[in-house]
Amino acid sequence: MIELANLSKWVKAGGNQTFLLKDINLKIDKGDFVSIMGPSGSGKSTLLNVIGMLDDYDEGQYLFDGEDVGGLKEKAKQSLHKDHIGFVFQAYHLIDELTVYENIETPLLYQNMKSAERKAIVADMLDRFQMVGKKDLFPAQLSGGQQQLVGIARALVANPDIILADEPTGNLNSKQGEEIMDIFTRLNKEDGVTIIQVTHSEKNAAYGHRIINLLDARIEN
Ligand SMILES: Nc1ncnc2c1ncn2[C@@H]1O[C@H](COP(=O)(O)OP(=O)(O)OP(=O)(O)O)[C@@H](O)[C@H]1O
Repeated sequence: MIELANLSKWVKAGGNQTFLLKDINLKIDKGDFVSIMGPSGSGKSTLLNVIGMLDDYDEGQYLFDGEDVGGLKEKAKQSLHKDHIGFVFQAYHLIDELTVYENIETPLLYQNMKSAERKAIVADMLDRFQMVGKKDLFPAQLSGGQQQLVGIARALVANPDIILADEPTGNLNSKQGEEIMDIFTRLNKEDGVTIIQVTHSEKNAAYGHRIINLLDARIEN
């Protein structure tokens, strides 16, 4: 499903070339659950953003379902992203001015969908995450754990087959963190959703099937 071959990304400043990713070779199959670990600055978020097609790369190849991502126009990339990928961020990235309901609904507004269908899907998400009673609240009125549940509900609402999560439990206490990891485990086992998470926590990394260690822009293992 995801295949990176000799992929590199760099920045140039004052004649110096700094690698953000160097010679990355990585295969991730449908239904996999992968944890990306490594010290701060080792390139974890960059790798996740490249996989999520939010960032470009400079060399090598990225095949997504056999399609060469490097050869795609921006619009085609956006549409691949929209159809397949749900992103979960450490800082939630919810829209402050929108209610819980509206935040979850946002990705569906970019799809050709009738309003009644949209309502049914959002209602189902609210139900699934036990947030029905909170649907008219704004993000600032929720705890961090609840905000992250909204972030996950928003990532799932368009029915992606891949979840990319950048330190999804980074701002949460350990009980809230476990809840998020349990949700990922269920999504992976029961719905076959592919999960790729960046984490600093050994405990959370162990929820995955395998761990990829980054060090200085390279994969170590
Ligand atoms: N656009 C950019 N221009 C220059 N340097 C960048 C750019 N983006 C990232 N970097 C640098 O690349 C390195 C890798 O960044 P990245 O955010 O991927 O690390 P990380 O492993 O996710 O770190 P953390 O655990 O602290 O989030 C860092 O040293 C960062 O400063």
